[in-house]
Amino acid sequence: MKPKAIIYKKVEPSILAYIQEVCDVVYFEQLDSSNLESFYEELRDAQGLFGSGLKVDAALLEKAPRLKIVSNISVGYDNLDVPALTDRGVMATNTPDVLNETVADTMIGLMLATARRIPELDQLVKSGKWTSHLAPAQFGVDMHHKTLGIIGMGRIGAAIAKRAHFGFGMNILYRNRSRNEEVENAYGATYCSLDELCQQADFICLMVPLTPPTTKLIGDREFGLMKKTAIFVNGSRGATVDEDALVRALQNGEILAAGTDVFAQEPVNPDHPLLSLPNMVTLPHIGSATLETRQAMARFAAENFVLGMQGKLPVALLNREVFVKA
Ligand SMILES: NC(=O)C1=CN([C@@H]2O[C@H](COP(=O)(O)OP(=O)(O)OC[C@H]3O[C@@H](n4cnc5c(N)ncnc54)[C@H](O)[C@@H]3O)[C@@H](O)[C@H]2O)C=CC1
Ligand SMILES: O=C(O)C(=O)CO
Repeated sequence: MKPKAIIYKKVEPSILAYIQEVCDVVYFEQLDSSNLESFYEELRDAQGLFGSGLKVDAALLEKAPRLKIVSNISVGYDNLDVPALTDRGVMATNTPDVLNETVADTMIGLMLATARRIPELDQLVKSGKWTSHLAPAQFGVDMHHKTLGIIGMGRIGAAIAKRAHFGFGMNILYRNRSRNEEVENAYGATYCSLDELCQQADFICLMVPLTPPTTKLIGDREFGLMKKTAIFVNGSRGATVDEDALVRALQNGEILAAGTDVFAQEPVNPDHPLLSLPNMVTLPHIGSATLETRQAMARFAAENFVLGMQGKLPVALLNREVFVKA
């Protein structure tokens, strides 16, 4: 008999078929209030859970006593309580690296869109209000040859640094949990404190994972340190920024403009105060959302999943130490 797996996200037929080769699959294209009870029912004897975004914590694990693996179709795994999974002997996997280039492209696009006011000026043209030459008050600011501060110089941060250095001739500052000599040598990046980065950078890009220490990492104090001409962009998770503080910083002219791909609550409430600010550019969490990259992520997550379901070590195993020892 094949082990039972739950897929709780819409996946391509080829991914479904690949997983079905080794598992009996219960397939929920999405989870909502209409099917949550039947999902919990199915969890009771499921051995694998495949999807993205579901909060998997000790309370959910209580409902899933036979679980062996949780495979996330994302690199960020702030939805997973890895210590709780580890305590229960459940493998946790994610999809690092395959999305680095795409997410870095998105962040460069977001910085340019914010600096050059692309969404606002697109609306000007489409609404028929482009009736004369633009006034200087409508001009953007340059990105090339400015100083970019990257907070979180990991896999994606480094891919952003590469583009900024070679494509835009930017000077790069960075803050990380530890120094990254590769980006210093390859892109001339300089390691500095968070405060120095906030004070000196023209563009600030946040690319950290969401953890207790990074929750509201950027708030009133940090916006207060930034240049009044600074452009701040967030590609990490919404909760790494104090959104109320961001609203205040934009309204009070503490920074020039901001862009974000992520919100503390997603999808964002249409009444959220950030959405009505003219100097705020927003995206609906599309950092990795290209056809090619989403396929690569789903494939990687499925490979991790199948290996785990077969009792083998998945490639991107977050709690590897436990299973290697065992
Ligand atoms: N907007 C989107 O669609 C996407 C968002 N993400 C987010 O980006 C995050 C980063 O992804 P990767 O680069 O693959 O992760 P990574 O683990 O390679 O890099 C994260 C870096 O942040 C640093 N860091 C952690 N805590 C820090 C702190 N308090 N201060 C400064 N630096 C700190 C780490 O040292 C590490 O180098 C993911 O965890 C996810 O939340 C990832 C992919 C797509
Ligand atoms: O992978 C992630 O962490 C995302 O946010 C979506 O790609």
